[in-house]
Amino acid sequence: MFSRPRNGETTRHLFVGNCGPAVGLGEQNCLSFLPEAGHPQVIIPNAQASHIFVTFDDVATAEKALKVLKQLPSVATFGRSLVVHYAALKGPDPKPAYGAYIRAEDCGVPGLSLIEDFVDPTEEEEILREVGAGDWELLARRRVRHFGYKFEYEARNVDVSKPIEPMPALVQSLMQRMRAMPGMPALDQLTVNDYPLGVGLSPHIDTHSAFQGAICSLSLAGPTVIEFRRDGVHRALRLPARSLLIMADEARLAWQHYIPHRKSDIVNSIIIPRGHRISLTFRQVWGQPCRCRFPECCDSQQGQLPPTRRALLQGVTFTSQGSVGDVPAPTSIDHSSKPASDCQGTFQQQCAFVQGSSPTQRGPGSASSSSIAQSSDAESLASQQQPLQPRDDSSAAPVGTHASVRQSSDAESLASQQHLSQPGDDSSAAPVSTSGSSPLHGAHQCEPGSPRSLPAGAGCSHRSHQELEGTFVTSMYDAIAPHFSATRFAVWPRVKSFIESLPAGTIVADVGCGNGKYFGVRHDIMVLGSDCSIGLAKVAARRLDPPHASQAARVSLRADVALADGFRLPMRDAACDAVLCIAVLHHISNVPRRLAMLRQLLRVMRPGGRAYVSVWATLQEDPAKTLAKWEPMQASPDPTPTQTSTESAQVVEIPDPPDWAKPSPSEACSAGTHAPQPEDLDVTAAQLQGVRFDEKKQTLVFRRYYHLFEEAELADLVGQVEGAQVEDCFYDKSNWCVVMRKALSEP
Ligand SMILES: O=C(O)CCC(=O)C(=O)O
Ligand SMILES: [Fe+2]
Repeated sequence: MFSRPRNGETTRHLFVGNCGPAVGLGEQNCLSFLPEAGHPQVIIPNAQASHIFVTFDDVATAEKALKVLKQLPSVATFGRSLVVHYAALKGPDPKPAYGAYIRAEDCGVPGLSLIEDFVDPTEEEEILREVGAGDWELLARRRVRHFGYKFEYEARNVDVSKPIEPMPALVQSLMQRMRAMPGMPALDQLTVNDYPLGVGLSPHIDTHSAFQGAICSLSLAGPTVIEFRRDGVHRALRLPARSLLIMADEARLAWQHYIPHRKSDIVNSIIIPRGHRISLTFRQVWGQPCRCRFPECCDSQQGQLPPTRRALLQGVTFTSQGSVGDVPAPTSIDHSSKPASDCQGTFQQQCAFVQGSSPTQRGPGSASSSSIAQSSDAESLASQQQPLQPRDDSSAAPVGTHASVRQSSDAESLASQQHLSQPGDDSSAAPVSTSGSSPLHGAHQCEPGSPRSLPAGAGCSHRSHQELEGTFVTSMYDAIAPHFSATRFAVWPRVKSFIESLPAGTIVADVGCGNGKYFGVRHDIMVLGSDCSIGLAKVAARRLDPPHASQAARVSLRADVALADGFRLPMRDAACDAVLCIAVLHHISNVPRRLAMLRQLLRVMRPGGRAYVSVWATLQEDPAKTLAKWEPMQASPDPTPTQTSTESAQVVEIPDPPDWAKPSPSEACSAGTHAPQPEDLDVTAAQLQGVRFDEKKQTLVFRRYYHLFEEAELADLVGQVEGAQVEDCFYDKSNWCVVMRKALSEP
């Protein structure tokens, strides 16, 4: 985890020798002689170690601490002199986000309990043998088996009318012991999760309508740390092998649980290596609307639920024969059949992006640090990205609308034709698919952007701005929609306040609605969502009709979704009272097109109506956090004065490679698997243009196009739109926001 730095480099980590549990200096002793500045975190390699590592917030405090520690011995070190030098981190930062608790009662998550040694080592071995033999379903990084009822990952639900293979005998007797516990439901469903070393689980709440009552999880083979989060509060709990975790009541219904992807955990400052872990999760299937007291987390009551990253990925599971311990490597990849690695070259050569950031390149906030490592687990990726909510823009086509998941194949092919084969032509009208009475209906006027071919020698293969946006925005969102959606569920307070300020009965156009997370903020207004990414439009449409939603919840959510871009909104002039356009405009690649989109927002709004428009700012609240994710674009099509050094691509890593990451041919043959091909998904070769596979991290890396806005740039832009007034302009969490009002008298 740490090594000696080369060339006398100074770091924020210190090696402290002649210290540690072996010499009677445990964590608490160490904290008594370590200086407080810089929040030192003690890391003990193992329980017998005679050295420790201490991590400080920054190099400066580590340097001061080094001087202090070198002056010891003192009483606190029992008279020992310490050997102190800088340490360099190898691989990902081991610092756990949250120190893990040992006892569930200490966690502060109501309804959580942990029973250690629920089974003994002999039972453990027998259970592993029993559940190990048979067919496994391979997910992106782990494999699963189900008994009693099958859990469908795409729907996040079970089909209660279709019982499957019953529980194995030994498991049944185990279940008797669980059922005898007070308040335990009649457990009848088992999911066995087989996690290879380093693999975790994305944050989720088990679907309320799918399962009722407490959920039990038995950890076998290896330990792990499970984390819980709710409303910004995080808690972590160590799960030793053979322990039974019980999530009941609030812990089960209102806290998300997840297991960070990593190879070791730090518990009481000691590094605990993980191993291969197999968990048995026991639940009682339900299949009815849930009426719990946590409607915001409840699929039956229209909670703002984050969809899982697997939701909507199509045709991606495959089965293999095998036994526990014999896990194929689902993250390996056969490059011969994938264009991803070629794409990287194409991308770099033709688009002249600079690979990686250097301190002299300008990124958000022009900060000089480029030292933040890319996140490699779903949790930290999600939390880093939550305040930044890109939506979408660009090409258009209709999607079925009105409270159901309608996947029009015409619409899909039209969409792909439009954004892939009409470079420079922004003005073609998009047909409208509506649900009769919806205002997503009727005449609409198309506002072309500024179609034009790129000047020769622009250094980019994209023939138009539309094509660039199609490739590096729309297609990107299509490809990553489920993952993206799973990381975008926080409702921004300022946007919420704007929505709350609207009178009841307001019709709001949510242009670039993404996963539709603002649909449920109010139940007395109508939201007409639209997005040009079919992947995101589908996720949003699914929100309108979740499985097992109660009738009341269905009726109370007044929203609709269309597949449409912001240049050709399928509404009549002045059909809406208000507009949301959150994190969309920064994906538009030149000024005329940004103006065209603003005019379109104004067109669909009634005089006096207000639009909330937000874009990413060059000025980032925490530049160090985001800089590493940006790659300045040196040549962009048709540069305009405002584009100087603010054109960027954001690197978006998908920590769980989507399931086209396939076993190598030998593994595929021996396991008898069907390896999914890129064509199994809605991903075209063009979509893969902005994607590369990072060998080292074993992740797919996507790039999205952004134009980052300078202060006042958005307000100036709005000021150029006839009939628009800037009512408010403010900075909010790394975004510039404008409330744009449509003048009462049309110019
Ligand atoms: O592995 C575990 O302990 C948790 C599994 C889980 O949360 C699930 O399958 O829903
Ligand atoms: Fe779960």
